Amino acid sequence: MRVKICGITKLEQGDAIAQMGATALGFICVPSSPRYLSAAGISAIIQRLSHQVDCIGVFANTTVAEICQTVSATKLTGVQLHGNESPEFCQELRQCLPGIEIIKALRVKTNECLTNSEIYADSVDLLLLDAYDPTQLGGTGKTLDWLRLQEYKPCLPWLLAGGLTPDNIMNALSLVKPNGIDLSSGVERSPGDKDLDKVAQLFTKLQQTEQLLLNTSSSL
Ligand SMILES: O=C(O)c1ccccc1N[C@@H]1O[C@H](COP(=O)(O)O)[C@@H](O)[C@H]1O
Repeated sequence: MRVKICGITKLEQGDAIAQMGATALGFICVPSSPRYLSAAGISAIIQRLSHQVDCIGVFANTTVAEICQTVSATKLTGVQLHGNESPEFCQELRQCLPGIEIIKALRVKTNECLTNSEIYADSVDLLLLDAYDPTQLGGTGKTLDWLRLQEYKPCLPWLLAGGLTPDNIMNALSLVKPNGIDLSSGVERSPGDKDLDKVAQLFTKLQQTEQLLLNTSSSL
């Protein structure tokens, strides 16, 4: 399972999190976020990481030019679009950034958002489902209704996000089966300052969940 830890602002924390087993680190490129990091800051971290890991830049409602500029100034391997980007925008971005993974985040307000996710089938590589908040774009700590997500038939691989923590991850993964998970505020002391003890707890819980699933399937 892919595990993305988002909102990295410090090299030593990113490095430690990659060493613990995260498959991706997320960097917030949205200036209004308390987790915002400039392209120079992101580049300084990525260049010094001692572990191979996907590095995803999170953008919202900005231009293709701005995203391409940030990607070329850093060594980002992927781009997460967390605003109201259309499939046409994603398609244009994809053409400008060959080889870069494009993730479309959907802030789920209604069931319609889930059925509408099909419109991105040909324009992105991965979907990410986050909880909707009327005032904040992301990093809200709000959870989705996981029971409602059991009905979700995705057109692409997808990541579950929104308020995940070491305490609720087992419950979430017992109800839904995403291709990966994405956590930010649930593993931090304050915005942008990751709590390595909480990240370690998360990986322990993920191992327990995997073991539980193996035991359940072998007893069937
Ligand atoms: O984290 C932010 O500050 C942020 C700002 C703007 C867009 C997205 C942002 N974060 C994304 O929010 C989700 C869920 O976060 P949480 O676990 O509920 O705190 C995650 O995908 C982040 O990439």
